[in-house]
Amino acid sequence: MKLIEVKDYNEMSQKAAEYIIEKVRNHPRINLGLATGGTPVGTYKILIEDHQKNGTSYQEVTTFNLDEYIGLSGNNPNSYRYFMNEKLFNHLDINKNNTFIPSGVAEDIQTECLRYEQLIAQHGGVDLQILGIGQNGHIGFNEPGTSFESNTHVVDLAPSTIKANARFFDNEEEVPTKAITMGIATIMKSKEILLLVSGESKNDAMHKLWNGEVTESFPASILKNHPYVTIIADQAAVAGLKIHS
Ligand SMILES: O=P(O)(O)OC[C@H]1O[C@](O)(CO)[C@@H](O)[C@@H]1O
Repeated sequence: MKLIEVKDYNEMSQKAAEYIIEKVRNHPRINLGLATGGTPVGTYKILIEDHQKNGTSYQEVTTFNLDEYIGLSGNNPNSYRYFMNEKLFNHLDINKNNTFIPSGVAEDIQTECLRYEQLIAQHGGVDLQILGIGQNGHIGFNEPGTSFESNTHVVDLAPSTIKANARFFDNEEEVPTKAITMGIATIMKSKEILLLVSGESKNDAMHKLWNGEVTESFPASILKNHPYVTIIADQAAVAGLKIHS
């Protein structure tokens, strides 16, 4: 894993956006894996600004999102489909038919999991996956204890994740308790991974990721086994970390 340390959230967003823009410019037909949550929002903003100012085009880009809440349709402002449309897709020249997110309201959720997994494979896999990390080490919605062999699947959200994500809802009771997520094996099949980490609340997770063992009780630890991971993390997230040990 390569670690790029930056000052703060803004610098992380800037660096991450530059990284993605370069890839998109060099590979206009790239398959991007995208994440939701608070972490990538600043990055998405800069991608939009760059598209408007410099004309970076997403016409041929395909995207696959990591996850979606079960029970929320794309019209629901708390769904990840809505989030992605608002925060990114509506402001780019991307063809929305090429933006894929698991459906949280599919009649048969197990079939939807299979379909999503196959869809990614049929497109040749994800070239660059953007990831955030949960305070408990989750990636996508893969909570501690998830098998490293898992493909796209249904998860029960950990109470701590529900609490952390309640800030996006009117109250905690409204946060769905289940989600559909790319599995750990799905994520690991990405050719390249860009992990974004910002803030003191992620400091503990960053320490466990950097210094801890590879274990299913800390899902992000599997990234150590991936050949091509870049982490962009800010000072608050890496404080106390011995980077050059
Ligand atoms: O970026 P945040 O809001 O801290 O969330 C971290 C991670 O948690 C999730 O939002 C899932 O809870 C992921 O999509 C995200 O990468």
